[in-house]
Amino acid sequence: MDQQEPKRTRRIRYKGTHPKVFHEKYKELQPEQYKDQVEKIIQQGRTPAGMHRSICVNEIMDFLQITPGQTGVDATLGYGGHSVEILNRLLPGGRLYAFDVDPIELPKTQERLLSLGFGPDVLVIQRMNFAEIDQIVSLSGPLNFVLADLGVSSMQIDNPQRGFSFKVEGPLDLRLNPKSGKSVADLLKTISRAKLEEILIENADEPHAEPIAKTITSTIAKGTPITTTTSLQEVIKEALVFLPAASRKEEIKKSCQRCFQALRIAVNHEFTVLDKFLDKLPFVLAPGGKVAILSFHSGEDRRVKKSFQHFFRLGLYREIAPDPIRPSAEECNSNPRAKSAKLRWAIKA
Ligand SMILES: C[S@@+](CC[C@H](N)C(=O)[O-])C[C@H]1O[C@@H](n2cnc3c(N)ncnc32)[C@H](O)[C@@H]1O
Repeated sequence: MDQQEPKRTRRIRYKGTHPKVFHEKYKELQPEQYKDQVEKIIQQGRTPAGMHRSICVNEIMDFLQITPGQTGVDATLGYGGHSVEILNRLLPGGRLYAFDVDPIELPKTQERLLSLGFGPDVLVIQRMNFAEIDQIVSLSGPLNFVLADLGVSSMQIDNPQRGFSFKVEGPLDLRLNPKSGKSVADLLKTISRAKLEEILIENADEPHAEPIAKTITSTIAKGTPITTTTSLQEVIKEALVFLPAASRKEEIKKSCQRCFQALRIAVNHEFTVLDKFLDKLPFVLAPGGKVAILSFHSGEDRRVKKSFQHFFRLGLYREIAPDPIRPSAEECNSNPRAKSAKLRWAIKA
């Protein structure tokens, strides 16, 4: 046998006709090789594993009106879908700076974009928090545009090892950068009942914050650790046994969604970093420079709206979105993850 020949690996087998578990979805995880299957999944209104479908692309591009030679920032690179649209418009001559905090997905996106021909001469990728956007200006100069598509990507949600979804078993992590800070499991180990209740209310308006915080903290105090997504889901279920049987299942699902979101926001300090980013924006944009922010949570949208209004009153923005732009019904049908999106924009004076 030729020593150089790569070792053949056996195809992953799954029960039935469709793979259900993330690591079995090997076709979706190799979209270049299995283009047709991936296209079929998108047509069914689903997002293939390991991929993210960019939201409000047309609305964002219509507003930004990017032209060749411009310089801007994609503050949340993710899968790079928005970045590719931007790059196709700013070349020749322009340059895009793109950030993400995720050390797991960022190298994959970087490699994919490089294979599409976007090298460091036109696309400068930095693993950094957008709260530090001002640091890039010494390199880039004043920016013609900034885009931020807040929250998490489908790749992060779908990977059970990241712990973002209560629907699949995985470690209770939920950090965008698992190499830094505290996981949710670690946060829960030492948190007080009052603090936990505050997080659930402040970050996600959880109506059952009191019984949930009480059950979580007493479970841990009794010596039962909560270290996996499904163990947290079980504890939330236990906390809500008092709900009427007819609506309990649906209420538990909504509470799980809100609690996971609240805890994710907490461990990633999402509101704090968004506030820092918003405060810096008017000072990194060139005159006439544009910013577009896509948010998926009322707490985020409120912050974006307040900041835009504040700097508009101060005369630093010459125009701001009167109302948020929503994705079309067609987009929401084809990609249910778009449903909660709100797009706001501002133009530097
Ligand atoms: C919704 S996804 C972006 C998807 C992207 N627009 C696309 O088209 O593929 C959000 C991304 O922002 C990143 N992110 C969230 N907060 C961040 C922050 N404070 N600084 C930098 N990146 C952040 C997440 O890790 C995630 O990859």
